[in-house]
Amino acid sequence: MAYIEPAPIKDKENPLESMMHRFDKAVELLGISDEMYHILKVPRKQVTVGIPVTMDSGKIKVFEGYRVIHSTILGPSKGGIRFDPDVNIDEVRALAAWMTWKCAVVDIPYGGAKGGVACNPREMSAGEMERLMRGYTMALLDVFGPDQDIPAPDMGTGQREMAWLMDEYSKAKGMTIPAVVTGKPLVLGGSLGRTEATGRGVMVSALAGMEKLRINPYRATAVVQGFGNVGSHAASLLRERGVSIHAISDISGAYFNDKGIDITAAIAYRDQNNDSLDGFTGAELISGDDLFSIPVDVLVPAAKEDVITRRNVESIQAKMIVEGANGPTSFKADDIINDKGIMVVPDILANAGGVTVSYFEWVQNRIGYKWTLERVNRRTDRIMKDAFDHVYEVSLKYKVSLRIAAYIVAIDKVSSTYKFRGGF
Ligand SMILES: NC(=O)C1=CN([C@@H]2O[C@H](COP(=O)(O)OP(=O)(O)OC[C@H]3O[C@@H](n4cnc5c(N)ncnc54)[C@H](O)[C@@H]3O)[C@@H](O)[C@H]2O)C=CC1
Ligand SMILES: O=C(O)CCC(=O)C(=O)O
Repeated sequence: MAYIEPAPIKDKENPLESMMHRFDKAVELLGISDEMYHILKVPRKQVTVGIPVTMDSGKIKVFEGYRVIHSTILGPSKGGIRFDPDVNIDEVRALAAWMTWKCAVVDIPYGGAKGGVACNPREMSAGEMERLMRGYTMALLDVFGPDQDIPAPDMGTGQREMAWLMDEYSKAKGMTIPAVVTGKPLVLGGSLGRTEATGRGVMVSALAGMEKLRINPYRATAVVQGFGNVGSHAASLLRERGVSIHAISDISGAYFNDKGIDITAAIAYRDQNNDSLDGFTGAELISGDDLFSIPVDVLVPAAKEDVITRRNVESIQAKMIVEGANGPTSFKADDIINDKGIMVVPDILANAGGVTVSYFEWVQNRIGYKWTLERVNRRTDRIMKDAFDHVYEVSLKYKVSLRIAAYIVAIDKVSSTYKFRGGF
């Protein structure tokens, strides 16, 4: 089978390289065959599309978009759509594979996919965003489907974009098909609890980790990088459980207060300030880099990949890192983190609350019924806690970090499914 290795980008972290490094380590410990290794490594489908969009200026701009289906062995592929200037095919491939491993870790019947468009939502009007999202949907009409490939929000997209996708897809198919996408507004068949679900899963994982390290949440401190969907809900829910949040950050900078930041005030400020913390006065402005070296119990990176690298890892003083973002830690920092005795609750476990509630949304759409928030939250908490406990046990059995244990759990599940299904 021909497979093109990711081109190493000189002096730049590459999330695909990080994903493969951990994958290789877990595979070696599990001892799977060479054939299975290649089956799991190569994405099933990889699509690049050009999307012409009429901008408000009247000029037409062509955006490049991607959808990578890493695996469909456990069920339809699932994964968000990212709108960000840095989106590239290697990033989307890594994110798609992480979706496969994540769904397997929390034991939900989905494969993994991810999509992305290289664009800058901060510089686009609502009309431009809508035309782009509708164009992306039409370009991928044959890829998406409620039994095929089910997108969801990721960085730079949210309920609004999922509503456009659902509408465009439904119109093209001549009927309303809510289950083609999750993370929709409630009125279009969205699930209660989806918006805050990823942050909720981060909170549950953080508390589970604190219990193992005997950290009392009411005496604990945390910093959160990224104050979008994941970061702001994680901060708010951790605060509700007693944790004092000493710093938060977004693209505008980092905000520090050693008495604890008023998270409700920060969210209200961001919501009234064009989604930005710029000018937030409840804290001292510090550099984004300094946020990582604040001595706290828990560090939650919830922005983007490769923010913890060999360059800054030595300065980290947190006892735990709970990865709200996908791939925030470069593999080159893994050994130093382990030597420092820092517990890392890895992305494919810690941020799986989002896809878990997406699965609940899809189930509700398919049975035409709405669950209460209490039911959604109770089931999410149980799935997250069970997944944490399982990964923790495997880490003790194999004497490895939680990250490698999570890969072992996932790869074991996906490879045994392949073996049972056979038919190669
Ligand atoms: N939305 C979801 O349900 C899920 C998201 N994730 C991951 O969580 C991460 C964040 O996603 P969302 O919260 O949905 O995105 P978002 O677009 O809602 O928020 C991103 C936040 O990160 C900030 N940010 C961007 N670059 C930054 C930088 N260099 N330094 C500090 N802050 C920076 C932005 O200003 C914004 O506050 C991504 O890695 C995403 O893949 C993972 C699982 C599910
Ligand atoms: O909710 C989903 O289906 C996927 C969310 C996502 O993209 C992720 O977990 O990284």
